[in-house]
Amino acid sequence: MRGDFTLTHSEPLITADNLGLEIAGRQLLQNITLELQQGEIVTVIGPNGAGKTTLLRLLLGLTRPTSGSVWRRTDLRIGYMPQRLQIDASMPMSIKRFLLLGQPGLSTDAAQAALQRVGASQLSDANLAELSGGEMQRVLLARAASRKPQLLVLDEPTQGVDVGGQSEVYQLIAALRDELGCGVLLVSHDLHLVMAATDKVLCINQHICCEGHPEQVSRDPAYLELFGDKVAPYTHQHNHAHSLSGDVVDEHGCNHSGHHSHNHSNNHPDKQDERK
Ligand SMILES: Nc1ncnc2c1ncn2[C@@H]1O[C@H](COP(=O)(O)OP(=O)(O)OP(=O)(O)O)[C@@H](O)[C@H]1O
Repeated sequence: MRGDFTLTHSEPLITADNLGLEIAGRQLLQNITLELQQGEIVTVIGPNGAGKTTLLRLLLGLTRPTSGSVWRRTDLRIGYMPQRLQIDASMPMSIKRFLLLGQPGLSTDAAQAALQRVGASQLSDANLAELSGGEMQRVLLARAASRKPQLLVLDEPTQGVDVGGQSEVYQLIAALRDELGCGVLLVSHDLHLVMAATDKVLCINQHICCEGHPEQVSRDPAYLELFGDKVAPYTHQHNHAHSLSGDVVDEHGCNHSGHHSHNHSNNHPDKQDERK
């Protein structure tokens, strides 16, 4: 454990040292060493059952490791967005009540502001059990961000979000990172989107298969073995934005539909032959 030194701003928010978890003789995770800095977006990728959610739980202190150690900054304020939420449909609960639940000190105004920030203020009085998949993800993100966390932990934040809305969610996460100055740890399956929106990628399958900057990871043989060469860093810019309903909004703020031009500046290493 490293809890005995003086705090400075350059210290990581979380450090994991040779973390491992064995349950009933099965090694779910082993030798996971990582650091997450303030202002950094770290994305954990890996196939189903690789141990991604288990890793988040270890880092959050919800599960105790059987080897290695986790160190978190003292009094680290964490906003956690779980992969899924069990909702009892027979227990109606408004979104604003859900945001305040279990968050002592959070004012109604702050809850409403968080909803507004993720473009979901109109859902304030809606019933939690009746949200669509995409609406639910926004509400969970609002809840995670509502206490202005120093670390946002997001487990598959675009689950249930349609393809068009997914990149919008990642843009929102990056904007929240900038506004809050927080670190972000996220688990994702949206490889092509996430590769463009992250500072560091950790590719795991029980252990760390490879890690580093997205471009670096996408060329790593371990990554290619897991995911093939279908996905690669993909960075591009549009000369327009989309509203939450998906309409194109130009730089003057007008909505228009139909034809629109893109101004792509792509980096497609998968189209280059250097991996062959
Ligand atoms: N408490 C537990 N006891 C026993 N096995 C567990 C426990 N928690 C998780 N596992 C097992 O550990 C493995 C990793 O699970 P985990 O949910 O972390 O994977 P994941 O990478 O998040 O998967 P997915 O992409 O499908 O969400 C799975 O095989 C799961 O069954």
